[in-house]
Amino acid sequence: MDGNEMKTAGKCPVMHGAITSEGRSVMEWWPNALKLEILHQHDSKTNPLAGFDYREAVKGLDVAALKRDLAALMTDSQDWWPADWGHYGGLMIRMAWHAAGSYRAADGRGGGGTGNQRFAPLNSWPDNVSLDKARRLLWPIKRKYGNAVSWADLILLAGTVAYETMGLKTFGFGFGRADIWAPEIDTYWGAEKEWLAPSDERYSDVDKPETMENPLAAVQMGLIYVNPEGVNGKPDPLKTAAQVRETFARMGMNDEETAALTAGGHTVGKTHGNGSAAALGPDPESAGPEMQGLGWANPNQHGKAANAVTSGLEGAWTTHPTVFDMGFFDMLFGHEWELSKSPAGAWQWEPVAIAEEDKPLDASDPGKRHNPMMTDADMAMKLDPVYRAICERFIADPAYFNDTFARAWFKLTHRDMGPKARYIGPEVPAEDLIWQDPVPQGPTGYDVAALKARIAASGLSTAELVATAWDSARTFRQSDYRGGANGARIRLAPQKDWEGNEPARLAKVLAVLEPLAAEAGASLADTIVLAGNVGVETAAAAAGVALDLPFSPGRGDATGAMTDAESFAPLEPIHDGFRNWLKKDYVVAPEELLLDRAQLMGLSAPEMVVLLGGLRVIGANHGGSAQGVLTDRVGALTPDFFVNLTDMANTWVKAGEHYEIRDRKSGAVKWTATRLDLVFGSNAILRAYAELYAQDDNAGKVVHDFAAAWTKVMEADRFDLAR
Ligand code: HEM
Repeated sequence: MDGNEMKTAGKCPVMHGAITSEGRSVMEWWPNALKLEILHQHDSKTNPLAGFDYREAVKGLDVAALKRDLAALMTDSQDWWPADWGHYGGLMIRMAWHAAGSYRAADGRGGGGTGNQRFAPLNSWPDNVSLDKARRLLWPIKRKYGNAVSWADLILLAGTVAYETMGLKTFGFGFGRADIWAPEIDTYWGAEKEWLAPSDERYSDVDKPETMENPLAAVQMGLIYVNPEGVNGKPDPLKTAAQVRETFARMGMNDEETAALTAGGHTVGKTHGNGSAAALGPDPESAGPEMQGLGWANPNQHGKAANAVTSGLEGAWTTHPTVFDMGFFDMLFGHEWELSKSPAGAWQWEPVAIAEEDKPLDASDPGKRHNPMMTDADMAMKLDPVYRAICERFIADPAYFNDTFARAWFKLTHRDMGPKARYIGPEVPAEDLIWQDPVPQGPTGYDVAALKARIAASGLSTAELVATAWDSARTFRQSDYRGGANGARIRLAPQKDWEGNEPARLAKVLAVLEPLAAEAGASLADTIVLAGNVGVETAAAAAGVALDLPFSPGRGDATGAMTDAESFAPLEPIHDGFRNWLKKDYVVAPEELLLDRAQLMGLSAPEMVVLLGGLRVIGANHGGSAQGVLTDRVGALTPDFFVNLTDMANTWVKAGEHYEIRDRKSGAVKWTATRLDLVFGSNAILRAYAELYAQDDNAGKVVHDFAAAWTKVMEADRFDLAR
């Protein structure tokens, strides 16, 4: 079919009926409809390796051989994409940094943990120009090692080995990142419809970096962090410094780590802008099939590294860009800098005066030298007083700089892997790091049944037991494996004081459970989960079903010293649809927030539905109020929520902030409900599940499915178990 045929094809009366391309979704007519597919990404149908356990397979990887092959690749320049100075290190490091650097602490999404850089939008981001070549350079190695190493691990390892070949002593490497096979559809990258739309669209005030829309951590659509030319492309290192500080903080990096990363990153490699960016072909996602997944074809390159155009800035930062040394500081602090324009027309800084021998060599012609350059973000390291003081400390103590950088690089590339127990391989560092949220192994040999009996006799209500366990486990997010019941951090600051944890109720329950845990020789973390299980089993018994929930002991209790309290702030729930609670000042629709939370918890849509309906009837609502409980048998794990919601004997009437469910004939108010409750009867998909659970033949299914989903939530963060 040629282009003309394609244009007229829409009028053809036959041969259509499938919606097979993005942008033709029939659901676009209802842009506010809930996107429940976010719960069902990466399922077995898209995974050609269904049943394959990568985390097991990678244990058989010959790491030394792979690292040797990667090291050899660094200096094996290919004609189709020649290496600058014969070394691919800079390119590989930028690829790894842009993979890991899309992580944002607010929701734990992004990051290098899934190999998502292979797919849109990241494979085609303006900031990721030329990284298609970096990944393609790795293909022969990926092909050779096959399933024993994932793309996600390989991309980050390539950056790490690149540093090692350039002289950095790295801090270690952990394997274990399984690949996805399709882009994530739950990650919000911004609302802009245009690449590199002005920053103003995501800030309420672009001069106040903290006003950037959450959970975003980049200043413009299509960038990893900040604009290298300055805020909205206008050079001003102090303004850029403020944006660098905020964007890196949103990745969980402090000022020292930020300065180390920027300096260490730009100690090697170069920027590319030796020609017009307008000449580049389309990005990989929109390029023609003859491009075979590559994009940004450069008609002027003719196999010459020196003609590459990537960011549009042009030049190296240091005199020896293939060596990890102190060259970045020597250059930045050893010269005065002035604004200049690259051949591609981008703003950059160049030295006012520099000795010829201090200039870096041309990337492909050793007979020529060029001025070095700095981005506006590099200049920020010199002109911002806080970054400057940190750099001066690095300059005075190069070993300290090496160590700080190596640790920051390790954190960058491992941040979304979760606890250290998830790292695999011979190069896992022994040291515990605070950002890994360490938790000691807890006891396993105690008498579980006896402890459960003591909890059951403790006088705590079913709702108190269930709510406390739920609150302790619900912080878990599969996006970066943070949070969860393990560690019992619910008893520590800041969690114990979060409004959503009802501090008074929590303190009361903990005061009862703590001595029981001590007496039994169990951790408090285990005891809290067991208490929840006791509550659920009691609620099932009240509905006439005997339940014995599975439980694996061994959670540990973290201490305050093992907890970076500040870093837990993003885990604070602003909503918990399951417990019918929403922070008052929050504006997004509660059903959207619920869906987002369910995705982070790793729940499927039916699991989400049955958990919500079950928690409502158990009465574990926020504040223990009966509001929104569609049952007159509070505390029993019945299908009442679903039955009463879908009962045609009722009408549903908005009454102020809430809804009333009234008897259709008498008009008497039977129950009150929240908007979220009613969504479970009004959204077509959720209603389909609600009706299933309301069917006469499915009362037992409610208990069974609730129990399974509950156990999944309670056990989600058990990293010490084989999984
Ligand atoms: C502060 C924010 C940062 C900005 C604005 C920034 C900007 C840039 C730009 C514009 C380029 C040129 C890309 C090209 O034209 O090829 C570049 C290259 C590079 N960046 Fe950064 N960067 C930042 C942070 C980092 C960090 C944290 C690292 C790693 C730890 C890093 C590592 C690199 C490397 C190795 C290259 C060289 C790529 C090559 O040689 O092909 N950058 N950066």
